[in-house]
Amino acid sequence: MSEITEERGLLEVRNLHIKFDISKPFIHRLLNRAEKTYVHAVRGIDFSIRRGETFSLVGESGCGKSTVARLLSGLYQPTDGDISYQGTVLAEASREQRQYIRRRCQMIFQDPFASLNPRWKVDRIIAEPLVLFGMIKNREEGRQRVGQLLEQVGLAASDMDKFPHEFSGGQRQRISIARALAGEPEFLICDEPTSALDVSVQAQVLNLMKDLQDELGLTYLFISHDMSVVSHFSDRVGIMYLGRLVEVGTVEEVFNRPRHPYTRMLMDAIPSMDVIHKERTPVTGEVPNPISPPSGCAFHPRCAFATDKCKQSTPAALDISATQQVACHYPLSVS
Ligand SMILES: Nc1ncnc2c1ncn2[C@@H]1O[C@H](COP(=O)(O)OP(=O)(O)OP(=O)(O)O)[C@@H](O)[C@H]1O
Repeated sequence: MSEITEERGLLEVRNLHIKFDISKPFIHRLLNRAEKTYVHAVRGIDFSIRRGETFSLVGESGCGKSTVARLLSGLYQPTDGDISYQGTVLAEASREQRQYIRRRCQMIFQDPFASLNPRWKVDRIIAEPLVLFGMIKNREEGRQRVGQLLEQVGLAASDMDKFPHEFSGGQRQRISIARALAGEPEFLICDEPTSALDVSVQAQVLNLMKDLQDELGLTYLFISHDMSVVSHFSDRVGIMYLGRLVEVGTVEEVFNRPRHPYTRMLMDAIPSMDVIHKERTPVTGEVPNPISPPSGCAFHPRCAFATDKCKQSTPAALDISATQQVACHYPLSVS
């Protein structure tokens, strides 16, 4: 996608790539004369996220959403491309800058059962980043701050002396959020933060996240496969397909006036959107294998409008408006 902000974003991603080497061991390859095998998980994406907004990434399973989250949080190193935070390119950041960015960018994972150490009391779980970033002088100060953080996420300060297994799923996700807030972050990467929770609890956790955003001026990258959650929670949306962004726009643009056939297909799959799109886009098939993505536009094997041009050349991002871009040779017209 081309530059989408009129101002520099808090976070900027340029031509981001990552491929995972899933080759068999060297000796095995030597005997079989096989080449190395890569999964092309992210294949050149660009986007900016402005301070205070919620930018969501959506797309079918395996399109690379979680890999983008892990690249942004530093868990993976890109094969190519840049990630800049407040104008600092991560790969060129000094030790101090890295430490600052690590504190200011935090990640909330999908599964609060797996992301909290079951052998630690809540006190220690939440205090760990406070100690790591040198934000407390002694244990007493730590307990006081942990109590404040627990209350900020709707739990009781006295909960700090319990173990994670003593809490429900929703409460555990609140503990994860308190832990993420400990370093006083400004940017939270939320990878399916509510999809492991019961529907009734999901809304409570999303409301908490929204309140915290207003209160603390947080910026969110939000990853979800639930389009109704995305439409309520986001300002802008990026649609991913097989490691690429195929459309970016405001929620209003992407949900009401999708211009990429793939976005339209996702919207048509939401029952309540039938009213808006009277004619469904006939698309069939499955997501191709990211080990050998199709040539040209990766969506062409499933697209009813594909021509030879779509098979041969990768479409560049086209500006539809100041906020909406689509990477398609034949963008849909708006009815
Ligand atoms: N560490 C890894 N090693 C090899 N392949 C990987 C690795 N991590 C992700 N992949 C592959 O990269 C592709 C993108 O995966 P990713 O988890 O980012 O997709 P996703 O859109 O988040 O899917 P989901 O919604 O199912 O979580 C998939 O084909 C996945 O199998």
